[in-house]
Amino acid sequence: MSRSPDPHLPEPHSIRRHLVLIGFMAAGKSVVGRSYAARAGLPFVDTDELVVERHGSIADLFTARGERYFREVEARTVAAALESPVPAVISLGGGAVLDSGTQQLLAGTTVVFLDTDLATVLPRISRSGHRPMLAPDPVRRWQELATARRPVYESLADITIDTRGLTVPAIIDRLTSVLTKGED
Ligand SMILES: Nc1ncnc2c1ncn2[C@@H]1O[C@H](COP(=O)(O)OP(=O)(O)OP(=O)(O)O)[C@@H](O)[C@H]1O
Ligand SMILES: O=C(O)C1=C[C@@H](O)[C@@H](O)[C@H](O)C1
Ligand SMILES: [Mg+2]
Repeated sequence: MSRSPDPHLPEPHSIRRHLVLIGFMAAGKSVVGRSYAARAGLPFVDTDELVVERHGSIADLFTARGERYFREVEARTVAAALESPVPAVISLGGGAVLDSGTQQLLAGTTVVFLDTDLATVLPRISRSGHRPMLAPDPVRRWQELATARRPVYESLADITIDTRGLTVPAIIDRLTSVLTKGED
């Protein structure tokens, strides 16, 4: 399928390796990844979306089969995306990087950690019925998961973008600037 870059946005550029977006729930991995890919004229993959296409909603999968099964499905889905030879922008689910196999595969990619904080994501997660990991208290659970996962995100990141206070286009500008200066 041919992909045309958005004509309203600056020049697209190519990537040699997958560009993988990681980070906390509701940090913007999906929305930023999709927009960045459109701007750069690159293929886009959202691994949560692939899981949903193949298995139905993540919330239903958690209810029917439990988190362990979801993580197995997620790890297989992520591995298939990361093993694809065509460089793509790939947005992962928030917990995908906890899998050791996924961590190894990420070594051959450019990993972008979209950093954020509770105040920023609060309006996004307050009514988070579709995120089972945040039940039953989204704010408390987000904080617990963020504290536990921050070191993992930081250790895997080639590029970290502090997204606090930034619009999606501003985040994309920042990422484009880092990548085109060859700082990846
Ligand atoms: N910088 C931003 N400014 C304003 N809204 C944003 C920003 N980033 C994300 N959002 C909004 O926050 C919500 C969550 O974003 P998104 O789904 O991209 O997060 P995610 O990191 O992919 O989360 P998950 O881990 O659940 O997949 C969406 O409604 C999105 O439009
Ligand atoms: O952070 C997590 O553990 C999750 C994040 C979402 O992207 C989904 O992958 C799922 O809801 C689990
Ligand atoms: Mg997402």
